[in-house]
Amino acid sequence: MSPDAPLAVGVVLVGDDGVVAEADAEARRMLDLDLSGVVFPRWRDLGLTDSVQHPPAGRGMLVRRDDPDGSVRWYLLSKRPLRLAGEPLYVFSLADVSSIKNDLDRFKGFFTNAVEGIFQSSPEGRFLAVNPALAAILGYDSPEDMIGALTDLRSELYVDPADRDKLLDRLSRDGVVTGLETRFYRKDRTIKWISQAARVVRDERNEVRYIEGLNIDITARKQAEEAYNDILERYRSIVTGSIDGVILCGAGGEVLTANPETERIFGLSESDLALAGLAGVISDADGGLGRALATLSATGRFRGELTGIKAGGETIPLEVSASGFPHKGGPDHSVWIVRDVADRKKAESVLRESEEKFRRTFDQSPIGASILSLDYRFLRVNDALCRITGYAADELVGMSMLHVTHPDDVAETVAWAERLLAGEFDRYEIDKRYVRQDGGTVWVHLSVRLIRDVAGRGLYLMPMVQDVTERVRAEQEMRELLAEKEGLRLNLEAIFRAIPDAIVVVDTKMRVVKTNRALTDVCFVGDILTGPGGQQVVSGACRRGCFSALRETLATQRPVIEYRVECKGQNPGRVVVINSMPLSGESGQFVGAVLIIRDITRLADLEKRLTDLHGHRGIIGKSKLMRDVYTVLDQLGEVDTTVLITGESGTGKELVAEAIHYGGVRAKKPLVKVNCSALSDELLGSELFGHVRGAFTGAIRDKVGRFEAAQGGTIFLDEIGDVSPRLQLGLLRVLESKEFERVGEAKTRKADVRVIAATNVDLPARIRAGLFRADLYYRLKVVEVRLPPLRDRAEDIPLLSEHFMRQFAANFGKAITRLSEEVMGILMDYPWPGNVRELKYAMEHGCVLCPGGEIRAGHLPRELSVPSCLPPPAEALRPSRGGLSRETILSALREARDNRSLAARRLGIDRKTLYRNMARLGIA
Ligand SMILES: Nc1ncnc2c1ncn2[C@@H]1O[C@H](COP(=O)(O)OP(=O)(O)OP(=O)(O)O)[C@@H](O)[C@H]1O
Repeated sequence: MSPDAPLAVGVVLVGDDGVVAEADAEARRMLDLDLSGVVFPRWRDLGLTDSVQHPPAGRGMLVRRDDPDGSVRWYLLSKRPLRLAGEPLYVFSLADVSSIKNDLDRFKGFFTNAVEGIFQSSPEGRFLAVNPALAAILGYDSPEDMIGALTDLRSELYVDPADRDKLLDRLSRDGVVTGLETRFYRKDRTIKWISQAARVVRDERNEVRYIEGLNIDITARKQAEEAYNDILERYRSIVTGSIDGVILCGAGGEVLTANPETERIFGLSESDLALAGLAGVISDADGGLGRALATLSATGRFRGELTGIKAGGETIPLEVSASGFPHKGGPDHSVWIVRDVADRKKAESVLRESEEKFRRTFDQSPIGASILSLDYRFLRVNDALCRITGYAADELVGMSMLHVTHPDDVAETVAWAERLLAGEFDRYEIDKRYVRQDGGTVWVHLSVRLIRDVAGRGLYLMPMVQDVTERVRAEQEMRELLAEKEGLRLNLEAIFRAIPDAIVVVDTKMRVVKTNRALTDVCFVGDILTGPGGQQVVSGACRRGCFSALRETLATQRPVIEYRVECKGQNPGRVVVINSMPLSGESGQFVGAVLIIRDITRLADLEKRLTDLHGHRGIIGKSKLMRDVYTVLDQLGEVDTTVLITGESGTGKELVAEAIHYGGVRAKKPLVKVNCSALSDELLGSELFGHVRGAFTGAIRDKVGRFEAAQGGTIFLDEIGDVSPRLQLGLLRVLESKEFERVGEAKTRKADVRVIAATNVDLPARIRAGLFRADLYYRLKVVEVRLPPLRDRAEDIPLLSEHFMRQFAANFGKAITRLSEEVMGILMDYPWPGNVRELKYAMEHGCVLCPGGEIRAGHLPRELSVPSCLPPPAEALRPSRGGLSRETILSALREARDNRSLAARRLGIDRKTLYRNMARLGIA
């Protein structure tokens, strides 16, 4: 039946008792109803499905009837009550809708089972029906669930509401829409891409009945497209930004396009490259390009190293990867990826070299080297390690490093290694012990490094091992030695502290290194050196002689032994003996000196007393002649009388004058010395008595004379024999009346002065010659002290010479200890024309030349040991009142080779007298 054919409708009248009362022909046909019999069939027995008794009034319902032949028929049944002649009846109308129902079922099958989403909506967009596929696409459990949630094509369904408006607009304009791609929200708000087709369905009156639509889920396609586009985009950026050159070639191998990196590699622009073609940039000289093309066409890909040709003709190594791909159904195109590996090749060769170097260094290193796995197994070892451990390389490889570690050192070794592996540090160094293959123990210095990969992960350990057994043994011995040394040092310290001698240790710069407690007792310098902020340089602390021994030791690096010094610093009178010894460092080098100062003041006092037995108040000599002199001197101490001291030059007259003064009552008053031969007569007068301004030419101010200066004390008039008669008178007056006047002044002054006069001339002879006043002579010579020449008292020579030797040795800071026997013999044999003064000069000379120790003959003045050098008899040369002649002085100077001291000695006069005479005679 065509869908437009009118439906067959039958009518059945059924009584209230359910028995069919009448049926039209159509109904009879439909229901195979036979009403020809006596009994009419009941309605419910007509084979229709249930509920037919009481179908809802006014509404049709679909009922089925299974025909005896097995076919099924569908009827639209409606029931209408009717009263006929008061009898209630029911009119059942039956429309045979079997064909429609079958069509509908078919549609429903399609609707239900279609994989595309289908919907039907009112013209306004209200959903009338949706199929399960659409519900599933949009994530709903069932069509009902979907319609319940989305009653119409609401904008919430469309991700872009404009799409819905577009759909409805087009539908109302065109009645149909196809291929509208839009996005729908699913129930869970995820998005689906949908391709929508819809049409407006109209009735026969051209009224819009509904809209039906087909929704196809194109999400997968869209995603694929997006992915494709994404890939395409990425491909583009990769190719453009690739660090490799990418060349796209057509089927004929012609260059279609190339990326910027290609330009950098070959130095050709894209267009030049297109002109040059592959053959222009990849060399075929070795057949490389040909092989690549053949492989590409045979297998679709090629990968290998080829030689590139740069724009300038320079060749470069290339790593090439090419693959073909079909192009629009035509012959294959190919893409060539080229990489300039020149740098890499270079780096590889450098790496190879450095690996080789490393291997050589590793194998030949004198240090035990190995590579350990992270669980401490030897992976590789060198010969040196084999030597240290006594194992062969193949024995060590695979063995745990802990196996060769001494059991006592395993825990420490593991602790260090674990900290290294934990990244606390990159290297550690320890000393530990290995147990050798033969069971012996070796000490090694171990330096372990962790080698990491580029990502910083530990790869392996690299220990370097040095056999330090000898060093460790030496250190142990050293420690023992140091302990022993410390013990000795403590002992020495104790001795150092306890020793009563002062000790000062200095370095080579004279800086104090150490002092002991006794230094403070012996020497005031101790307070400075040992006190807070003590001076560090001895020379700065005390410039006295006692440190000269230290200076000498520092200068000569030789000891100064038993050098005797009288303290002239803070402790005058203290006598010390000094020993200074050089100090050596560990390797024998000179590092300074130690000074030992022994206080021998008491001993020196005893010595002095002993010396005094051999002398008197600083006058040395124990001879009978001298002892007689001392007797007189002792007596003079008691009386304050004038004294005349006579004796040859150099016999000690001045010394005796001093002894008289200091031994007398005037000792605390001045002792004024005047050499009467040194000045002219006029000057001597003013010198002795003073003058007033203008008294004579040159007297520009008043002057106090020596008599006044010696007030209360003593005046010593040396060389009294040279005084002029006029002054002799003045002197006589002073001696007699104790009065005098200044030159040029009338005022008489009192002189409370003791007069001691001395002369080396024969005064009685001068009196006889009328040159000296006899009254003055007798006035002077109240007491005469006659000093004997040294030649007359040879027994005093050893005493005197040793006395002077000690004196000069101390002055010069030399450790001169004695006179040789030969020297002593010479001294005893010599006639000493210059008397004690000459002996004193001789000893000074000897101490100057002697470096220390013993004074030898060679240190003495030449004339003492060479008889021809002896001066002429002193008497002959002794100057007269008028002084020495010019000739005498010149010849003495000539013989003494201009040495004035020597010339003076030869002349038997002192240096001052010689100078005075030279000045008088104009000898320069
Ligand atoms: N007996 C002695 N003991 C120690 N020193 C002495 C002795 N005699 C002389 N001398 C020393 O010899 C040197 C010369 O002595 P001094 O000047 O007293 O002699 P002098 O007789 O006065 O000489 P001159 O007549 O030439 O002036 C002085 O340095 C002095 O100290």
